[in-house]
Amino acid sequence: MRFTRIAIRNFKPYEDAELDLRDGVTVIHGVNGSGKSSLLEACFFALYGSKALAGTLEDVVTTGADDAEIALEFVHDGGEYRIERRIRVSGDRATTAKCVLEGPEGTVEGARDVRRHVASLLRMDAEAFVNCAYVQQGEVNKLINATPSQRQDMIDDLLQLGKLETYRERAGNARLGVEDVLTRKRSVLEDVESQIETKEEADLHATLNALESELDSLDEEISNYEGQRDKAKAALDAAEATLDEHAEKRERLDEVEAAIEDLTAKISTDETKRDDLSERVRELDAAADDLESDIDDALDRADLDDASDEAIAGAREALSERESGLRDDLSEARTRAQAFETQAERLAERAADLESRAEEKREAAEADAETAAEAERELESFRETRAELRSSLDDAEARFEDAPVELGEAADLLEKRREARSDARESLAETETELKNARERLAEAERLRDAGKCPECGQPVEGSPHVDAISEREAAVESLEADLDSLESDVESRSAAVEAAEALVEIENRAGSQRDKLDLAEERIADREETVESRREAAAEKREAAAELEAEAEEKREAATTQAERAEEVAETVESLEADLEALDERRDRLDRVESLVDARAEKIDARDRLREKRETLADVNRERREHLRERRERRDELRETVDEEAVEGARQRRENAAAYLERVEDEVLPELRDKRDELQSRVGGVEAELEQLDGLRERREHLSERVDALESVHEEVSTLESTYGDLRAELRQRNVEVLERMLNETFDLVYANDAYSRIRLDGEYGLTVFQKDGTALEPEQLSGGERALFNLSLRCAIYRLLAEGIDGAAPLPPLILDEPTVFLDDGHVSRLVDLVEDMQNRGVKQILIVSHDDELVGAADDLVRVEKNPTTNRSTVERTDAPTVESALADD
Ligand SMILES: Nc1ncnc2c1ncn2[C@@H]1O[C@H](COP(=O)(O)OP(=O)(O)OP(=O)(O)O)[C@@H](O)[C@H]1O
Ligand SMILES: [Zn+2]
Repeated sequence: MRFTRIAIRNFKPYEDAELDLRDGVTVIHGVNGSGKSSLLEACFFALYGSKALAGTLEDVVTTGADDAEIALEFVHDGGEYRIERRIRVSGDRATTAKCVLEGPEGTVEGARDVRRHVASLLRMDAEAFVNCAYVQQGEVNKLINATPSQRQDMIDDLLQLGKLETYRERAGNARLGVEDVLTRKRSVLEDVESQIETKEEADLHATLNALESELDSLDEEISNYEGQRDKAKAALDAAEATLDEHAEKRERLDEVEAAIEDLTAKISTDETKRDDLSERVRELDAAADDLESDIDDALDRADLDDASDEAIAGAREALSERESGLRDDLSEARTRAQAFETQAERLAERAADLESRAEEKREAAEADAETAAEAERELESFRETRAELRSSLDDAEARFEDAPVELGEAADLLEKRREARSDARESLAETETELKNARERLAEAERLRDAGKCPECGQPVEGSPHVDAISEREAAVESLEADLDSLESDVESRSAAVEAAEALVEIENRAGSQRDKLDLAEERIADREETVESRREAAAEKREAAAELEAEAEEKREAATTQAERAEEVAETVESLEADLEALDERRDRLDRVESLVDARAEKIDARDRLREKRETLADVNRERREHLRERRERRDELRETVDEEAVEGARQRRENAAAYLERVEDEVLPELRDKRDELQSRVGGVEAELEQLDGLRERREHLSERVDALESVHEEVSTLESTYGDLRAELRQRNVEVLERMLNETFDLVYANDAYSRIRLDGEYGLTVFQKDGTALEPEQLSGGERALFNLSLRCAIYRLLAEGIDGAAPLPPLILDEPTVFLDDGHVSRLVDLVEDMQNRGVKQILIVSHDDELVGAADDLVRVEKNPTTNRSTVERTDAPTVESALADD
């Protein structure tokens, strides 16, 4: 096993440090207090945790820091391992917050499991590690000062000899256990044997024989008594049988006497009943006779010769035949009556219908006549109007007799005249204009003339050649004035003519309208004349039709009356038929009466016959009873003779005696004997059980002694095993002691160059003695400090070698770690130490870690590690430096 790398944080003086560790000799150097030992402690702590500490867990965490981390990597037995721990401080307590071991077998977690795993890997716990591989600073005297037995334990543990002791102890415990069981079994065996002895001494078979013969005689006695008892029982039974027989006879006698009494009573009761029955028979006979005469009366009334069933049936049949005939007639008559009634109703309805139609016709005729009368009245008035219009027209014609035109031409005339008048008025107006112009010209001419100007052209005239013009103009005015006068009168006459024509036109117009009115009147007259004629004809026709309808209605009414009368007649027939039917019912009732009377009589006779029979039966019963009675009386007499009172008394006596004997034997003697027998039987049972127990005990003794034998052999084996383990350990130890002694002497010779000591002795109990050359023995404590240090080193190296050689291969040893081995050593011995280290290396120790500031040791190192502490921060650092060369070593010199 070799360390390959250590990394720490906040561990003691270190803040953060990492160091790869190689094979060979690594020397860690630095000034005092720089942290060298702490680096080795870190490796040890990584492996074993708090068990590796002299102090407490919080000591490993840098003062003032919260937590510390340590990671150690190592190779072991071909596998790579890594252990990581983290320690956390809270308050003034520190705890392991993380602890993990990772290796080829997997991961182990938790401080305790990791520690156990490491211990089993290295086959050494923390203490063994310190004793073997890790020589701590100042531990010089530890092994030397230890007592031989402490030393023995220490070395036995390292060599695993402790296990043999454990096995020996276990075998010892097993032996003690077997001894316990063996003791217990032996005592049980003894107990069983003493029990068997006691039982055998008691002579159980003799006791059993005595008890059995006693039991036999007792059985005999009991069966004797039982025989006697059976005889007494038989005697008792016989006496009781006699008494029972007697009692039975008595009982039977009582029964017979009771039966006799009962029979006598019954006979007399039934005789009384028979008398009653005779009386009732007589009564029924009389009633039947009465009914006979009633039947005769009923026959007379029903007109029957006899009351036989055939006669009555015949009469009933005749009645039925008659009835069915009557019912046929009746039904036919009812149908007919119904038919007549229906016809009469229909005819009456028809007559009423015709009458109402005639009435309608008459009313229509009246209406026509009225219309005709109205038209006639209008005709009269229209004729008057016509006459008036004719005379007016005559007047108008008369007015035209003196007129220039005929009637009808007045309008043309008026037209012509109005034209003529308008022509005249035009001429008048022209003339008036001409006159006006003529007068103006005249006036002009006169003004010019007065002004001396030409009246023709307006030229001033001297001497007026044209004076003539004025007179001309005056003549024109005069002629025009004359024309105007004539024209004015012409217009006047023409206006009068127009007025006359206008009057004529008016007459003519009036005559025209009157002629129209006359035409209308003529038309109306013709229309009314036509109406009068046609309405009168229509009225006459309708009256005729009404008369015809009335006649027909009269006929229908007569027919209805006839049918009603017929219906009446048929109804009478119906009534008489119904009366006949009723009469038939009455006759049937009479027949019924006959029948019911006949039935009643038959019933009476039946009842009488039944009573007679009953009476006869009673007589028979009584005859039988009398017979029984006679028999019973005979039996009674017989029984009375057989009852023997003396014999009964004897039997009673015998019964009492037997009962008394039985009571004594059954209630006292036999129970006593039986109890005694039970007791004897249980005693026999007890003895038998004891004999059985004896058999059981013998069997048990056999088992027990077998078991004891087996246990004894086990005990022997275990004892052998125990002593074997003890012997083995002693033997192995002896061998180890011899080897160890040899190695110790070799090493000590190597490191201590002093001729004073011849050899060191290690005895079987690990006692150490140093022998001087002169043969005097010294205790190791008596050596000097340096000698002790060398002795200690020698012993450690010897143990390490012993282990390495003893168990090499199975569990490669951890590195050899030496912390300040040079203290107490002078220079010469430091050289010897270097030789020892070399020797160890040569013997196959792969990795050696040494803390030292000795230059010689530094010079022998394969690897050199320097530890420094920063004086201001007080934190340590670690640094690998190359191994010093020969040159540098020379330079130092
Ligand atoms: N928990 C801690 N926190 C801080 N510093 C610590 C702690 N524990 C120890 N130290 C310091 O570490 C140093 C001890 O280191 P160590 O014993 O490894 O030194 P060394 O190099 O072996 O010295 P020497 O040569 O004297 O044996 C001391 O200075 C001590 O004050
Ligand atoms: Zn003129």
